[in-house]
Amino acid sequence: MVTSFDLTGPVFGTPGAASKLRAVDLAALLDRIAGDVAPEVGRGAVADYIPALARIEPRTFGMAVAEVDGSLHGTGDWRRPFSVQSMSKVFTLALVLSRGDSVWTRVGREPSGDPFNSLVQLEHEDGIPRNPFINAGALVVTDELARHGDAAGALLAFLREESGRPDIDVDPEVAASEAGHADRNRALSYFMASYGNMRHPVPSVLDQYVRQCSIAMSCADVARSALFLARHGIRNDGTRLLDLSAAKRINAVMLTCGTYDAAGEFAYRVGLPGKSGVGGGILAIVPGRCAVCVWSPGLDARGNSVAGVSALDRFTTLTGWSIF
Ligand SMILES: NC(=O)CC[C@H](N)C(=O)O
Repeated sequence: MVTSFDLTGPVFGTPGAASKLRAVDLAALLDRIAGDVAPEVGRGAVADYIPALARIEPRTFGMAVAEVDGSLHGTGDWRRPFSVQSMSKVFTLALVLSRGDSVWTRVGREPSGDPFNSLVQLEHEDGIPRNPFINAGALVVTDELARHGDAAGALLAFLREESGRPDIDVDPEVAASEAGHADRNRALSYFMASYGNMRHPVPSVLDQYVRQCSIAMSCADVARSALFLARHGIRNDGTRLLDLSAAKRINAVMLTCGTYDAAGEFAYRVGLPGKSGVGGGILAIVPGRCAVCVWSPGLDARGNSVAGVSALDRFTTLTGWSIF
């Protein structure tokens, strides 16, 4: 049983001590975090530029931790599916990099400091997006993945295998809603096409991108599916998806770019590689130890879950499990 919650500082002491945590400790810790952040659940605003997302009940909270040995813990609505949105960008980047690193000629690796759907830098930088986690960069990644077939289909197949849930799918209502309100992403895509940075026709890339964002998964599913990043590239079946460097680099880009123009604040508060989505989910990786997914739909002005960031802040504070 956990008896040390009242200690000042990291509950479980040093990271070395933390690795001896028993399953019951982690489950109790997550329950405690849910209690701690309860006043913040429902704060912020749900995304409304995709109408189907605006209908989500904002007062929900779930959090799951998948450990590298496969054990899974959660609290709240951790088994309830929600729209993964931009968390999908981590997985499409991983799938592209598993086939080689040519995508880096088409997209950069610097934080943008601008909103996730901003157009302004693209003209100054000749149609090369700053990084793969803003919309422009993710559209390029989807276009690159589409060289090998339907990108959203490849992503779904991967997520089903990693999560062990063959029923994971695109939410058709969210996909239709997003497809009907995709003018910004359409503009980004055509603008990049004008610089020769789109290989496939824009409507086809947009369709695949929208379906990838509209996949519905629970916190448990997302955390399990992302374990390869905590395992330095090794999938749940023991095979290798990425080499050590590629896994390290995805984590690095998550840290510097995964929460858009709030990446500095996220590193300051949480201290982990993270990737948010406007569905209210945030995926965070503790390399060598676990993958964490938290979900609460109320977003701050930058598009990151208010209660989600707080919960991850509490998580790294209480466990000492930060990369810093
Ligand atoms: N930050 C996000 O989650 C944005 C994803 C959303 N599908 C979009 O393209 O705008």
